[in-house]
Amino acid sequence: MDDPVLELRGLCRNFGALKATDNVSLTLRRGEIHALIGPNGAGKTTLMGLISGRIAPEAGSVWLAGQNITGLSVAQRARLGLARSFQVSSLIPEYSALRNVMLALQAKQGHSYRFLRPVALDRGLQSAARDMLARVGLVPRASVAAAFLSHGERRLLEIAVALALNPQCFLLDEPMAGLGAEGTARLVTFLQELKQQAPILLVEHDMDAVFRLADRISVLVYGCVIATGTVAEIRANPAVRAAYLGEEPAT
Ligand SMILES: Nc1ncnc2c1ncn2[C@@H]1O[C@H](COP(=O)(O)OP(=O)(O)OP(=O)(O)O)[C@@H](O)[C@H]1O
Repeated sequence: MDDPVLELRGLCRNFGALKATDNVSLTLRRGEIHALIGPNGAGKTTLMGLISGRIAPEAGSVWLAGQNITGLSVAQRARLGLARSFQVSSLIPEYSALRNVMLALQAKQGHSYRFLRPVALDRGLQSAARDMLARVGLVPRASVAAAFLSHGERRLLEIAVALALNPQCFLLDEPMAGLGAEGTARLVTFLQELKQQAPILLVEHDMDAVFRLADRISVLVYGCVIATGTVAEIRANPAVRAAYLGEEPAT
């Protein structure tokens, strides 16, 4: 089997006496969506922070495509292809959808975000950015400022921006939050396609979406992974049912 694209080995992070991440190891393989679920306070956000580089671990390591990235900054990890999406801050609200993607493409080519060539004149960049918008179905909204897009459209634009970085993998933190039923259904379809380009580590509270999307699920409880498996395995796992799905073990 292929080496994992992303691998966590024995990650630990405490906040005072609290073990927010307790010896977590998991892998993200090519072509898969691996969902991370768990009750509130289980440590999902902390784990995503450890992977993206926002939080430093006390022990353990993070590997991207075989490279130990544990000591690298958020920006260095992003340049290596670790795309963390759904941070609204990644968009410039007053710029059009097209220009937001063009900026990301330009940044990927090594230019500063702040000192731009007249991007509007760069036809190669424009057509590449249009391709990214087409992937997420936003071409009709290309000239609309990010601030005036709907919530769901902004989520899609953030994916287009992440795509522009040609990532090795995606970290998606609650992408369905705030999307209605229709928006969620569209995003589910899109993520199924996106995982072929780069695997996705998904934190999501919408269990229906998780059960539809995930190739594998890891369940976090009190900072520990208590189970990893397919949807069917996780649904049938007595420890998961007791600890997370709120069911008493069968007697
Ligand atoms: N900066 C911090 N300082 C102190 N405690 C923290 C900090 N960040 C998180 N925690 C604690 O660590 C534990 C894990 O929190 P985390 O936010 O990672 O959980 P979560 O699974 O993402 O929760 P939710 O589903 O509610 O977002 C919680 O008990 C939380 O209170």
